[in-house]
Amino acid sequence: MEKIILASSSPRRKEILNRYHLNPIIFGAEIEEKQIKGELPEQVAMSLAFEKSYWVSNYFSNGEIIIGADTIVVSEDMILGKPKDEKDAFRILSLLNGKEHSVITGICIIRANTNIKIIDYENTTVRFRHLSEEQIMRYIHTNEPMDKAGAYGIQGYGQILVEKINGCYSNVVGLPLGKLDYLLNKFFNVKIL
Ligand SMILES: Cc1cn([C@H]2C[C@H](O)[C@@H](COP(=O)(O)OP(=O)(O)OP(=O)(O)O)O2)c(=O)[nH]c1=O
Repeated sequence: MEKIILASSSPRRKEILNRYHLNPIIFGAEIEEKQIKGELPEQVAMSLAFEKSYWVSNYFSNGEIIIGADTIVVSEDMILGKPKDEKDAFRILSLLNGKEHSVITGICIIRANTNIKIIDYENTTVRFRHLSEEQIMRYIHTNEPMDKAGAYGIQGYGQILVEKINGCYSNVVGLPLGKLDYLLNKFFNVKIL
C-alpha cells in the first residue's frame, strides 16, 4: 500500500482524509504564506499548496505521496486569508455579508524522490445571508473564525451564515475530496474509497 503524507497541520484536512482508509501521516509544513503581486487567486492557492508539499517532500525519499493544500476566500477580487484578530474578522465578515464569494483550494501532490507532481485547484461559490452587526459579533465570539480563511467555518457554527453553496462542500472545509480522488486515481493509481 502507498504511503500517504498529508502536508498540513489543519485538523479539518486530517479529519476529512481520516474518514477513508488512506491512514495518512500528518506532517505540517513550516512555510511563510506569502503572495506574489499580480498572481491570480487560483495561482496563489496553487503556489502555496506546492510550497507546502515541496517543503515536506524534502523529508521523504521512498516514493511517498505527499498532499498539500491551501484554501483562500476571494470576494470582489480581494483575497481574504485568516483574520489577524477579532477586528479583522469583523472586517472580513462584513465584506462577505449578503454577497457571493469564491472559496478556492489549491492542491499539490508530489511523489517523493521523483519529478512527479500534479497541481490543481477547486472553486466553490458560497453566498452569505444578510447579517446584522450583532449577528456577526455573536459569531465572532464563538471563536470559530480565527484560524480559518474568510473568518468562518461552514462545517461549524458558520453554517448559519450561509444562504447557498454551489460546488464541492469539502473544498470549502479545506480539501476538495472529489478532485483529490480523481487526481490520485489518474496520476498515482491510488483510490480514496
Ligand atoms: C472557508 C473555510 C475555511 N476553513 C479553513 C480550511 C483551512 O484549514 C483554513 C485555511 O488555511 P490554510 O492556510 O489553507 O490551512 P491551515 O493553515 O489551516 O493548515 P496548513 O497550512 O498546515 O495546511 O481555513 C474551514 O475550516 N472552513 C471554512 O468554511
